[in-house]
Amino acid sequence: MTKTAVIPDQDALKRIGAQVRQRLESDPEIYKVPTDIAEIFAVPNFLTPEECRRFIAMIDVVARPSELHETAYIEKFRTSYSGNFNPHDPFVKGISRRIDDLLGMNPATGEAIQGQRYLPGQEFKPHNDWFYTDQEYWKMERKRGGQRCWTAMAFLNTVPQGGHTHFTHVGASIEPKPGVLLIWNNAKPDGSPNEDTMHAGTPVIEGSKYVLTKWYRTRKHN
Ligand SMILES: O=C(O)CCC(=O)C(=O)O
Ligand SMILES: [Fe+2]
Repeated sequence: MTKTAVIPDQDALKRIGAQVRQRLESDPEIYKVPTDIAEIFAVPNFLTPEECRRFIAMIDVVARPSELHETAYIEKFRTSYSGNFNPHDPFVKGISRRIDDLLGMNPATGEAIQGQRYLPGQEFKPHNDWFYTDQEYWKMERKRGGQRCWTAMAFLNTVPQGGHTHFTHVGASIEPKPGVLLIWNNAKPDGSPNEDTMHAGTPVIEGSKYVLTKWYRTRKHN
């Protein structure tokens, strides 16, 4: 049997990709990683030092061993601790809204902000943030907002050694700098999944690493 070439949510990924790209590219404060194979942006000083400190304290409360969909082979794949913040907390709501506004995304499409902590030796091996639509979990995610389009991830602290965000295909290894927000499009301009967004949280060698991540869906997330 031949496989159909239908890519779930392709039109929406293409449309949202273009909208957000245009918005970020027109902002002189936003830096674009110079590569033709993926759309990766960095926003310096997106969070204040005080906001970073507040999130770090909150992560220490909510962090539990991280979970992934592909539970069968995740052993040692994502060894960080992570957790979701209370989405009704006014502070969390305010920051969440600021990320929505920066990207121009409909707040209803955003997942809850997730906090993550890596201690020495902990890492997140190379992966893509989009869902593999041939997997069992997709049946559920398809109804919960569909494919992930953009990712926004903020560094909350300085890591003395290790803990970079390494885009393995692009060849960019980004060193954590507190308050910097990284944003990338998980799809290509044509709305198909972009394999070249493959990235890893490299092992922390010294110190600890705190980040927060917000993923956006193509449709209302629930
Ligand atoms: O910690 C990092 O640098 C990467 C985190 C990440 O890829 C994710 O949370 O999806
Ligand atoms: Fe990721």
